[in-house]
Amino acid sequence: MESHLQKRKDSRKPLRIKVISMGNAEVGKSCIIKRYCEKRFVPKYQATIGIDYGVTKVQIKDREIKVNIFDMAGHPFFYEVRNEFYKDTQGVILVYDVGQKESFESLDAWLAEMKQELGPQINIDNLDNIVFAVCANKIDSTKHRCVDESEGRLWSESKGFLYFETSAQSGEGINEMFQAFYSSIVDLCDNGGKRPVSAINIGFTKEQADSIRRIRNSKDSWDMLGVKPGATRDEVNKAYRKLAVLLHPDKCVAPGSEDAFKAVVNARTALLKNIK
Ligand SMILES: Nc1nc2c(ncn2[C@@H]2O[C@H](COP(=O)(O)OP(=O)(O)OP(=O)(O)O)[C@@H](O)[C@H]2O)c(=O)[nH]1
Repeated sequence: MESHLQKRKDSRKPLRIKVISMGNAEVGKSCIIKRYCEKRFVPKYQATIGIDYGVTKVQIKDREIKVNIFDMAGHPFFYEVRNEFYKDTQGVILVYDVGQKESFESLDAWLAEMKQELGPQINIDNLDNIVFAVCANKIDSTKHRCVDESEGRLWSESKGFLYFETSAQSGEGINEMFQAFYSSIVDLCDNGGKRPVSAINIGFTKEQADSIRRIRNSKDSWDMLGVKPGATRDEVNKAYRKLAVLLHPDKCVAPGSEDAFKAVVNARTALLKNIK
């Protein structure tokens, strides 16, 4: 009874959290925050100089949350300013522009920068004391899109990060992202500062994720099956069977597995046509 009352009392105590934004310059970090906090979009680009800071209050799961948001400049020039702000962070909004491949490919470098600044405070392999929400932003610019959903989702989910398709311009995905992000941070705080195991459990293996990425980036059918050019029918069939079992849509829930499976089937058919 007492612990129940204590729990109810705790749930009414405001929670203070610190979140930061991360990602290349011009991907839309400031606009995502403005869209959520001020319900408006600013089309003109004004580079963040160093850090922008704001405080906001939100209500999540009957709990008042005081959020300190540090919007970090993406330009490399501001590295010295940024590096002060990584510590004691519970949540990261990690943003890339779906029309700019380089901003997606830079996500690993952003994690590396954070890791370097935090040192032993963070375990970069599972990052289980911080909630990450990846925003695949500018989905309104469909003509320029070059990073598709499954690619972004695979990268994010294989790290146990939340993934959202967003547009700060139209507002699509923004509220959903912040709701899920804050809610996961509350869960993390209630779980003693570690992400609950259920949130880390990703439902597919590293081998499946790596194979999908390799298939997506392969230069030809040999490469796709992971065999040397000139391999025999047996070698092709053996490699095919291994990948088919690994990526079969009935067994594999990793983002992009269906396309990867189809690509492997087509690669095998194309190779066997030309092997005696
Ligand atoms: N079409 C479109 N443009 C966007 C979107 N989000 C931001 N932009 C535009 O992209 C440009 C950069 O947006 P910012 O939010 O300032 O980018 P940032 O990531 O904070 O940039 P830095 O402060 O330099 O790190 C601006 O011109 C925005 O209007 C979006 O969802 N769709």
